[in-house]
Amino acid sequence: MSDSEEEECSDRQLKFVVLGDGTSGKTSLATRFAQEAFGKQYKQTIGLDFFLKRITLPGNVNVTVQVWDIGGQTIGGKMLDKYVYGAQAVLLVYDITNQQSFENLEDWYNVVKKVNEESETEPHVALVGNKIDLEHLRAVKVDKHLRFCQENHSSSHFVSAKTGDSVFLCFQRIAADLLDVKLNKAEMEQSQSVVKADIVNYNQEPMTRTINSPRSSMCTIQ
Ligand SMILES: Nc1nc2c(ncn2[C@@H]2O[C@H](COP(=O)(O)OP(=O)(O)OP(=O)(O)O)[C@@H](O)[C@H]2O)c(=O)[nH]1
Repeated sequence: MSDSEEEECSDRQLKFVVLGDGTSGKTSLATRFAQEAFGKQYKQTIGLDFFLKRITLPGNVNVTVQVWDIGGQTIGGKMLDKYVYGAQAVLLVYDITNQQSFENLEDWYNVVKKVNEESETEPHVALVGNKIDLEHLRAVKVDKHLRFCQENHSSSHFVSAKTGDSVFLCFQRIAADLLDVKLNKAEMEQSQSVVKADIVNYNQEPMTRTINSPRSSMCTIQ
């Protein structure tokens, strides 16, 4: 097989960095996307977690998405610039029930801007409002969210890592945009699948099961 043929067959790799305050749901989002799982228990990310997921975009375009899930406490730390460096996409995640998590995105975004100051290509910036299953507790107005997107030329996403609502669509839309793949309406609707919440039986062992998908993997760097 020639080099160019080999290149065509091999997957495109995209680096997605997920930023935002602690407890906004970054790990949950990454886990929902890469492993189709959700854990109710909060476990703080120290440093970063790393996930890989292979997806196929329309036209049989295979993409391996690297998801760099950055701990909320890394803001102001020495390593953050290094984690953000070279990202093709940055997901700025906030919790729609937590006003402060939205306000603080400015600090996260400033890090992204600083890292890319000298770079020729800008990453795709996506604003992600998480926890839409808690719409009744919404503290951040949709208008504010949309204004941020307009002012910063970012794409706009509302998701629930808990139910799975629009999570795959969010990652798929960003990857498609980066690779210039057009998604039609049917493809967008298809990936909107809502995953029903678990029924928990408290008499049984807590659910610590890991779903081992052959198409995804994860490791933790501390
Ligand atoms: N209701 C609801 N809860 C969520 C959702 N996403 C995450 N959570 C919960 O919010 C808490 C924090 O979620 P994490 O994914 O650990 O948050 P994080 O942003 O990774 O936090 P750090 O590791 O501190 O940066 C956990 O208890 C999750 O179960 C969601 O979509 N809906």
